[in-house]
Amino acid sequence: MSSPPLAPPAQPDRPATSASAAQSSGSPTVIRAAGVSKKFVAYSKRATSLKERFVRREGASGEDFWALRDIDVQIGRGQTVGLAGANGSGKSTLLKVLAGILRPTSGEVAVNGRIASLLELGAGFNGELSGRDNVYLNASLLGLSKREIDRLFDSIVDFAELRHKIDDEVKHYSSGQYVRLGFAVAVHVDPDILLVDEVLAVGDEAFQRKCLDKIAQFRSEGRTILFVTHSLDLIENMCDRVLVLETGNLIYDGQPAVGTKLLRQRLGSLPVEGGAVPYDLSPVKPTAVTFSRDPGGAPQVQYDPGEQLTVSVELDLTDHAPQHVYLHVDIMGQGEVPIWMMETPPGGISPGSGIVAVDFVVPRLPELLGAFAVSVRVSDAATGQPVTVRRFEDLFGVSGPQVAGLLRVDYQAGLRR
Ligand SMILES: Nc1ncnc2c1ncn2[C@@H]1O[C@H](COP(=O)(O)OP(=O)(O)OP(=O)(O)O)[C@@H](O)[C@H]1O
Repeated sequence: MSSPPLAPPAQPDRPATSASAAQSSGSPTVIRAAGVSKKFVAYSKRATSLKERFVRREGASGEDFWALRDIDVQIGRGQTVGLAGANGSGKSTLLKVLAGILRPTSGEVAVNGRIASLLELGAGFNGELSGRDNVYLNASLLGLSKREIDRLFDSIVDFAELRHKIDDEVKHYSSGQYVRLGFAVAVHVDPDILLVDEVLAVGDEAFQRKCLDKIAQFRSEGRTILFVTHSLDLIENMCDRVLVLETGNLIYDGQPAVGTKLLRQRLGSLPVEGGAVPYDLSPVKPTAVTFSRDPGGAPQVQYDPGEQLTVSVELDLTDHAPQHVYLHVDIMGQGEVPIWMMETPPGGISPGSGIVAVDFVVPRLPELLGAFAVSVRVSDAATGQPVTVRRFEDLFGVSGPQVAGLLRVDYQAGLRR
């Protein structure tokens, strides 16, 4: 791993964008990932024979698969950070890249401090060796001398509650016993930074409690902790910050309560209107509406019937925005009654990234009376999936010739007896 000088840490608090990152928490950065991507080669079908495996290695017939895409993250000293996301979203891969176990395909990782990691079941253990030998092997890989390990050995074994098994070969351990020993070593090597994968879920409840207490102790000692978990409650209770991954993209970096809410919505366990995400968390944020006579013209809020009106919807598109979006605009009257609607053409628009405005031009306003607001819906034009909705408070007015009612309708009055 390269170690360029570390910049001030980030403590972002908003959906991640490639420019995300840099709100300073004041504490020095201990981990920095800049533009980190990781590509694997994915085979649609498992190799079923030795020959097939051999041919694959020669012929590179797999497809490239990006497990991480352009991740920018800075972790400040003393932060407890949760990594969350659906299965396969890239959490473990990110942890391994940060630990220096996997090399990123592109981008850079810099770490400042001693890292201890408990990454996946048995990682770093040699099944043919006894628990005792593995403790020595693991701890020395983490930088401890033999004398230091001699001093810590009993405490490690007691923490793991494996004294009766310590001279058995590790291949005969249960998965829970593996994890106990791995965690015991990791927390005894006095790390500045602790990286823990979901492995805690393997231990029994009592051991999980013990691990969580240890993590809490580390946290109070100002050490830096990153852990992967599917328990969103744990993130809300133990973390200062959450990173939410989705198909290799960092889609949120910030407050645990906001990140877990976003993830629950993404996983479908927390419904939002039409399955969309709140606009402030969305990869496409409708940020403003303006009213003017001509596109890009001076803002104007009062109109006469028959005049031209342009409703401009400003969108802030992150790098994670769908390529084609579809915009649906409802003009809302009093009592939230939709008066008319406007849409982008079938197939949507391809607005690129950054801030853009979409103009809806109404050449002749109908004969209306009243004040009107705008509600915007964004969906992914390729899939039809709702992305976000936003009801704006901004109003424009139309003053028709009528004195009451919404609409002027031609009529004749007659008398009959
Ligand atoms: N060595 C590898 N070779 C090919 N693909 C891999 C490799 N390691 C991981 N992947 C793929 O990369 C993607 C991300 O995997 P990763 O283990 O990081 O996800 P995760 O978020 O930790 O998932 P889970 O919650 O299921 O543990 C997955 O689609 C996985 O199949």
